[in-house]
Amino acid sequence: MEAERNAGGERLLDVQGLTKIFGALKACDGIDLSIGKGEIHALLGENGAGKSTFVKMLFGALEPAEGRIFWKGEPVDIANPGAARHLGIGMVFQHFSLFEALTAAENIMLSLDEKIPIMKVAERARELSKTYGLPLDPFAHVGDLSVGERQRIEIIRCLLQKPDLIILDEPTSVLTPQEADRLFETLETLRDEGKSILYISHRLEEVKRLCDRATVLRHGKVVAHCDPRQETAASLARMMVGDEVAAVRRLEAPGGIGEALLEARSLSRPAANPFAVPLREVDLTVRAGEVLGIAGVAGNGQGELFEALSGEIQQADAASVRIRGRDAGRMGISGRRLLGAAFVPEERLGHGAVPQMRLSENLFLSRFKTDARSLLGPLWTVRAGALTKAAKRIVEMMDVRKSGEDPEAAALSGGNLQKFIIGRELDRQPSVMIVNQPTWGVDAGAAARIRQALIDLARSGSAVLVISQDLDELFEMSDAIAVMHDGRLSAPVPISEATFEKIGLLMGGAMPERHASEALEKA
Ligand SMILES: Nc1ncnc2c1ncn2[C@@H]1O[C@H](COP(=O)(O)OP(=O)(O)OP(=O)(O)O)[C@@H](O)[C@H]1O
Repeated sequence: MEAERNAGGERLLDVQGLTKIFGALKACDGIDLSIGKGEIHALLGENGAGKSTFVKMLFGALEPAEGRIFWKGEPVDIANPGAARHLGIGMVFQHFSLFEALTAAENIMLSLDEKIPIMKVAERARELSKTYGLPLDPFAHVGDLSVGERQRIEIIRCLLQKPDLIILDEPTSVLTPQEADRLFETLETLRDEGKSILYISHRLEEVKRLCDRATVLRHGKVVAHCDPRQETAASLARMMVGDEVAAVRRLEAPGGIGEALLEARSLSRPAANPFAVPLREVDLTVRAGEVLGIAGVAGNGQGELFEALSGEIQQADAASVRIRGRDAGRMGISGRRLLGAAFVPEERLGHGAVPQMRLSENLFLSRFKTDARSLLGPLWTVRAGALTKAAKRIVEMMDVRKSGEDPEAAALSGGNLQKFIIGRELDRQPSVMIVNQPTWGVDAGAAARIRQALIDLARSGSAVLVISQDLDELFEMSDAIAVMHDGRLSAPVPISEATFEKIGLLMGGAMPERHASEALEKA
C-alpha cells in the first residue's frame, strides 16, 4: 500500500543532475532524485559517497556547480538555509547546535527566523511534543538532558517551521534502541500526515523497517534506486560498497589470554560540572588478547571513564589507573602513550584531529612525543619523508577515501576521518587501545574493517577496551561486556552468557548497587 501511494503520489522534490566539485573531486556527480509527498526516502552510500554534500545543497548550505532543483514542480534556487526553510525544507543535523546553559524553549526561540515571545514558543513546543510523541519539558536546561532529549529539541525546532520535507542526517547513531523506536513512531506519524522525509543512515536494518524508497550513491553517482523493504541488509550493503561486506571473525588469541594490561581500581571522580556524571568506584581489568566492551545509555559516565583512563583528566590516586602494571593515574595523555597506550576519543574534530591541519600534520601532532626517533631528525627537524610514508601507510591500511594527496582533516567525510584516526593509532601497535564509539558514522564495509582491525590487535597480544552505544557492535567484537549506569560499572558479563535482554536490563539500571569489584570477589 505504501509503495502504491508513493508510486502514484504527488511529487514534492525533483533533483536533476546535481553536481558539486571540490578541487579535482566530483563529490556529487549528476545526481537525479525525486521524493513524493508522504514518503520516507533513504539516502544510502558508503563514507565519502556524497550524501552530506547532496543534502547541504538541498538545504542551501552549499552551492551546486550544476543541476536543477524543482520544488512542487517549480524550479528553485536555494541560496541559503533561510531560503530552504522558507520553501518548507527543514534539517536536523547530526551534530546538535544547542547552548547547554539555556532551556529548551530559549534554544528554540534563538533559532527561529521570526521573533516569538518565549512563553508562546514554550506553548507551541509543548503542543508539538504532545502531537508527535516527543516528550519534552520546554523549561528544562539542555545541559541536564540526555542526547535523545536534545535531539527532540532539534526536531521540534525543525517542526515549528512547518516543513514539508525534513532531512535527517544519521539521527539514530547516538540514540538508545528505545529512543530510536520512539523516533521511528514520530517519523511514521509525520509521514501519515503527508510530510516527506529524507533519511541518511548507515543502519540498514532500520532503513528496511522505516523507508519507502532508497537512493544509493557511490563515488558521487547514483548507482541504484530501490524499495529497501524488498532488499536485505546484505544486498543494500552490496549496492553501497559494490562488493560483499566481509563478516567479522573472532578467532582465539594464539597466545591465549595473558597478563592484565589495563586496570582501574576504585576509580572515582566527582562530577566536573553540573551536567557531568561522577565516576563511582569503577573497577575493570583488560588482559592481553582480550576485547572488553562497555555498553550503556549515553550520558551515564562513559565519556568521564574515557577521560579518566586516557589521562585527559588526571586522578589524584596514581594507582586508580594502571597501564602495563605501572601506576598511571597521575600521568597525562603523553605519559600514558609512552607506556604503550593509544586512545581514540568520541569527538573526531577538535579532540581526535585538528580540522584545519593536514593529515600528515595531524599525524605529527599525535606522534612527535612517542615517535620522536623516527619522526625528528637532527636539531629537531621534521623528517617529512617518514611522516608522508606513515600517512600513506595508514590511508592504505584503512582504505581512507579523500580528495588530494594530503588534505586538511576537515575536508574528509566523517567516516573517512574516523578511519584515519583509528588507523593512526593502530599503526603504532599499541599494547593498550581504548576507543570510544569506534564506528560512529562509518559505513558497513568500513565498520567491519575497523572492528576486525581492533579484534586482530587484541589477538596479537594487546588489551582493547571499546566503549560503544551500538550493542550489535559490542556483541560482535567483545569477549565480555560491562555496563555503565549512573557512573558505576557492572561486573563484566562473558560474551557466552550475554544476551541483549541481560545487557539491556543492566543499561536500564538493574542491580546498580552491584559493583564490578563485589562481583569479582564473588566469582
Ligand atoms: N569542504 C570540502 N572540501 C574538500 N572536499 C570535501 C569537502 N567536503 C566534502 N569533501 C569531500 O567530498 C566527498 C563526499 O563527502 P561527503 O561528506 O558528502 O560524504 P558522505 O557520503 O556524507 O560520507 P559520510 O558517510 O562519511 O558522512 C568526500 O570525498 C569528502 O572528502
